[in-house]
Formats: sequence, C-alpha cells, structure tokens
Amino acid sequence: QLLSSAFTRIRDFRNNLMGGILGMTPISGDMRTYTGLTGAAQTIGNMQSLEMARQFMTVIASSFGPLAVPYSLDFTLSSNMNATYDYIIVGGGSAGATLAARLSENPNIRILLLEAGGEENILSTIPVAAFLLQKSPLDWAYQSEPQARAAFGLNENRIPCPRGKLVGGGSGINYMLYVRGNKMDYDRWGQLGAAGWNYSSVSPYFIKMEGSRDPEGDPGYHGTTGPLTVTPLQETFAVDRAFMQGVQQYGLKVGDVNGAEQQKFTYARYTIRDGKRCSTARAYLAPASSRSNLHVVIFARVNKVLFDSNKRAIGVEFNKDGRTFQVFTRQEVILSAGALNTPQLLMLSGIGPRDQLAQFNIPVIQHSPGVGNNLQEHAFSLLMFTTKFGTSFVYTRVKTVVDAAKYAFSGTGSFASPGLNVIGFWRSKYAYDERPDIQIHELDYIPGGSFPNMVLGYILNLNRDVLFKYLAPYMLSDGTMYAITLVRPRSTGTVKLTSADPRTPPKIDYNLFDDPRDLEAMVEGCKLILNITETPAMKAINTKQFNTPLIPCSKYPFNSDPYLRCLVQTLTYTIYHPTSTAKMGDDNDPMAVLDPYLRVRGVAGLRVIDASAMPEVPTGNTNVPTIVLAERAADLIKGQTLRPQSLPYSSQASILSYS
Ligand SMILES: Cc1cc2nc3c(=O)[nH]c(=O)nc-3n(C[C@H](O)[C@H](O)[C@H](O)COP(=O)(O)OP(=O)(O)OC[C@H]3O[C@@H](n4cnc5c(N)ncnc54)[C@H](O)[C@@H]3O)c2cc1C
Repeated sequence: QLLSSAFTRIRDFRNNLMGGILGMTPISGDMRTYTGLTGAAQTIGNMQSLEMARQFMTVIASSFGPLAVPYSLDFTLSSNMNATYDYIIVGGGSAGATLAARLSENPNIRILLLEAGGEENILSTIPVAAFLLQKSPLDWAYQSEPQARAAFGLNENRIPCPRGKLVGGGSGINYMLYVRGNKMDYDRWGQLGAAGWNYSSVSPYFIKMEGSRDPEGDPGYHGTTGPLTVTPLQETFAVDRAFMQGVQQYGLKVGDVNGAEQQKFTYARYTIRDGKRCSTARAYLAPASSRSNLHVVIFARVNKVLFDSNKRAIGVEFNKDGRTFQVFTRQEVILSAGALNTPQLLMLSGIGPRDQLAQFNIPVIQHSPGVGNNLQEHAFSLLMFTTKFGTSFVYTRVKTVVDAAKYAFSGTGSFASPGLNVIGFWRSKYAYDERPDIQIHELDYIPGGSFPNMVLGYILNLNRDVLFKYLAPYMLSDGTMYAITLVRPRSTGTVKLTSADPRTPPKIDYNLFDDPRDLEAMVEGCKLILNITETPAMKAINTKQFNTPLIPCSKYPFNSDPYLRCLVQTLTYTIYHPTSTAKMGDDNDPMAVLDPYLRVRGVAGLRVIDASAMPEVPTGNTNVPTIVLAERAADLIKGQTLRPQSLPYSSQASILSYS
C-alpha cells in the first residue's frame, strides 16, 4: 500500500510538473491529482518549472551574441575601498544609481555605493522576460501580511512583493513603463509640507533625464538627450489595436499621458534602448562607473547606520562575503534602499517609532513615529477575456518562435515589450480631486497563454481554486486581460520590523480596502472595462469574459456589483509601487520623517532619497517619479537647482482634501 501510494505521488508530481511546463491542466485532469500532492512537492514543482523556464530562456539567449548584457560596470571590490567617503549611498536602485552618477560628476567628491544584490543578467535585459525575474535571485521576493479585505484568491491572502535586488533595483526587474504621474502629484507634495516641491520645480528634471525616441510626444514636454532612453511600443497585437479603437468608440481620449493632460489612453512608452531594458544601472551608472571618485560595491548588504554621540551619522556597517565591515563618511549617509527596506534600515539604526524599537531592544537614536507608516500602494485586480485565434501572444505558437528569432537578430518585435501594451487613466465617481483615480494596464495575453500555469501560480501565489477552476480551462487560448489599478488610494498600510536581524524581511501590511471607497472605485474601473469590451472593435475579435467558477464569487449574479466587488477582493495584487514610508513634510507634521531637503529630522548627516520620501504616491507607475526625485535631490545636495519651468497647466484651483 505504501509503495503504491508513493508511486501515485511520484506520478502526480511528474504530471503536474509536465502539465505546468506545457501549460496544460494536469494530465489526469482533475483536482484530485493536485490536491493529492503535499504542499512541499507543489512548491518544488512550481520552482522547478520556473527554474527550467528561466534556464531554457537563458541558454537560448546566451547562444546569441547580440543578446549579451549591453553594458559593463566597473566594480571596486571592498579590499580597494577607501576608509572614508564624502557620501555613502545605501542601495543602487532607481534612486541610488541616479544619485551616485549625478553626485560623482564632481571629481572632488568621493562616493561609495553599496548594493545588496548583483548585476543584471542576460534574461533581465530582455523585455518579454520581465515576469520571470520575480522570485529569482534578482528579487528580494517579499510577501505581504495576510490581507483582511483582499487577496482571497491567493494562498493565505498574502500578496507577493517583488523588489529588485541588483544594481538598478526596481528599474532592473520592472515592466519598464515610462509614466511620469499627474502634474498635480508634485504640487500636492509641496502642499503636504515638502516646500519647494511642485510640478514646475520637477518638470525641468523630467526633461533633463529623458532621452526620448518618441516622435509623437506632446511638443515641449520631452527631452531627447537625457540618459534614460524612452522608446515607443514596437509591435502591436490585434488585442492591443482593438482596445485602442474600443476606447475611442467608447468616447475616451487617446494621446500622450506624459504631456499636457494625463487622462487619456495610449500605446505604452518603455524605458528600453535598442530593444533592451534601460535600467538606471545602464542609463546612469554605466557611463559613470569608471570614474575614480565613485566606488560601487555589489553583494554588500548594509545592516545599520552608525552614529556618533551627537546623533550625527558617521558611516554604515555592512556584510559582504560573510564578513562585517564598517565604512565612514565625511559628509552624509544617504539611504536609497527603497520604500520597504529604507524604513527597515532606519529602524535597525535606531530611528523609528519608540515602541517598535523597544520591542526589539534597539537603542533609540531618534523617536520618529512616521517611519514605516503611511505605506501607499496601488492595488490592482484583473478582468480576463478570450479572443479570436491569432490575436494575442501565446507562447506555444510558431509566431512566438519567429518573434524570438527576430528579437535575437534585430532586437525588435514583440519580445522587445513586456506585454503591457496599452495604458490609460480615468476618473471614477470616487475620485477625490481632478486627478484620475484609475489606471488601466492592458496586457496582450492571458495567464495560461503567457507562461505555464505552474509558473504563474507560484509567482503570483494563486490558490488552487483560481488556478485550476478559474484559469485552467483557458490555457493556451488567445486573450487579453486588464489590470484595473487604483492609483489614488485612500487606505494606507505599514512596514514594521519582524526582528532585529537585518536579514529578516520586514512585515509589510498594505491594509488594502480599509477605506471602502477604494474598493468601490475599483468596481467602477471594472465596469469601464466591461463597457469598452462591448464596443464593435472588441466584438470584432470575439472578446468574451472568463465565466468559469471564481470561488467565492460565483454565488453572485455574473458581473453584478457584488460579483465585481468579490472579484476585486479575490484577485487582488499590488502593482509594485510602495512609497511614502519615510515621507517629507514640514515642522508641524509629527509623521514627517524628512524635511523638504530629504534630511532625516532629529539627526545630522543622514538623508533618505528614494520612493520612501514621497509625501504621497504618484498617480501612475513610480520608477520615473523616483528617478526625478533623485535627480532634483542630487542638485539640492550640490546646492543648485534647475530653473522652474512653467508649462501650460494649472492645478491650484481644485485641489481638495480627501478626508
Ligand atoms: C516587478 C516590478 C514591476 C514594476 N513595473 C514598473 C513599471 O513598469 N514602471 C514604473 O514606473 N515602475 C515600475 N515599478 C516600480 C519601480 O521600479 C519602483 O518604484 C522603483 O524602482 C523604486 O525605486 P527606489 O530607488 O525607491 O527603490 P529600488 O529601485 O527598489 O532600489 C533599492 C535598492 O536598494 C538595495 N537595498 C535594499 N536594502 C539594502 C541594504 N540593506 N543594503 C544594500 N542595498 C540594499 C536593493 O537591492 C535595491 O537595489 C515596478 C517594480 C517592480 C518590483
């Protein structure tokens, strides 16, 4: 009996693995096969599928010379480090790499950049492979606390929180969408206490940083000579074209969302150069990395900031190759470890809410109640549709093989896009000011068409019901899906310590839908998509919504408000945009961790320059707003600023409070 049971388990495991790899339902075709597996075997199966997918793509990619990583960085190993620097930057991500490059323009300033991760690899530069980087060594692979009102379709209601762990940070694993946010976002920063920050003060930096290759952007709004290359989408699928026609048939505007007006739909613009990812490592650090005044150390995880008895930051302690080092600064330590790791590092260094530090016996350098509070994120949910054969990306098709070859030889075609091909902004009736509260990301595939289901299930933490009852019947079908994204959330969450050990991930609670209006706005976003998919353009490609059982929503009438509410709460993710966990603000705001010059209040010689510093999350994807923040911060440190630029726009009239 024992042997027979072992044999059955092995067979089930193999079937699931093969089923996963081939993108098919388990060969036995029923739930018993899946449920018969132990949790460990499921995870191993998923990881093996993912690892095989990664290795397969890496081996193929490595065989093509033109696919090599398109730049090299000149790293200085710790043994060559000077003992003292002018600035020590912790974290070489979107902000940190930008900052290191800008500050080291002055050859008299010595900079040390410490990055916990390594370098980009061949896979990370290929846009279509972006999804495969999650839960890879390039990802911190955090997950949220169980959500009380969201993520019911995810194991333990936990949302995956990918974070780039490499030089380039988030810009090294993200989906490369080039989005600036709403102009009013930056005016709000100023109004919330970050004096000097407003749209006219950041707009010259948007132009300075941008190397646009887009002939269709709004005139006057774009830069063409900056380091960050921006490229329009290269190739569209029929689902993308139908959606763009559909939004117009429905009466919505199309055009540049990074120009005069944001509330429009457009084919995506990507931070891609010559078909490969343009991370901040490539855009900023590569041209600067051979400067003798800039030392970059990889695989160096900082444990804490060191202070003298006057509460001045004097250096940091970090780990590399199993050894602990201390390194010192003449001027400042700058934390650019991202909105999840920066608050963790502040707390580990003794700056944070007193009660939390006491819980872990961390001596208090400065009580700062705002550290780790005010976590803002963009929740999203997915509506999925099948479409006519040949209208979308399906990985098993001959076209995909042809496209792969085309990409390998010319860097063009569908592989030069991560597949989020149309984006748009829209105001629901729950919007609290002039800004759109909903962003739509249209994808040119559906789950089982893009990657094997086991891979998806593992990366997205989907539970069995969603994976096998809702998604499995559509595997290898053509289709399209829409990430309905709440870009002006009212609910806020927290980042807390789980331990005094720097190696332990922080406790991340998004607290999604704490304010019920957030959920209602998402429902309105779903209805927008349902309306657009009824237009003649979408009907022409036979667009049909998934109607398989979505547990627990199937008890409600299909597409009724309760059904959509339930769908949003079941298929809930966050779109990797955490911000505001160490926000800037004025003297009267006890929750403001930073002053408007990004200096940590209550201590000396310490700044935070990354997405944590934003007083409020921008209305859109956060890579470019983080880089612009770093660009302006570098100038503030240098004691200079670009002249504010007034582009046609006025927001002052209608900024409302949203309490
Ligand atoms: C999967 C994914 C998809 C995304 N898609 C998009 C998109 O399409 N468009 C867009 O605009 N935005 C996107 N984003 C968001 C965007 O990339 C981030 O907002 C941005 O990268 C944040 O920049 P940052 O500098 O604040 O932090 P990061 O870029 O995360 O940089 C932090 C760096 O610090 C390092 N670090 C952390 N802790 C330590 C330590 N203790 N010691 C040393 N180093 C440390 C990290 O390894 C990392 O390199 C996406 C993000 C992800 C994860």
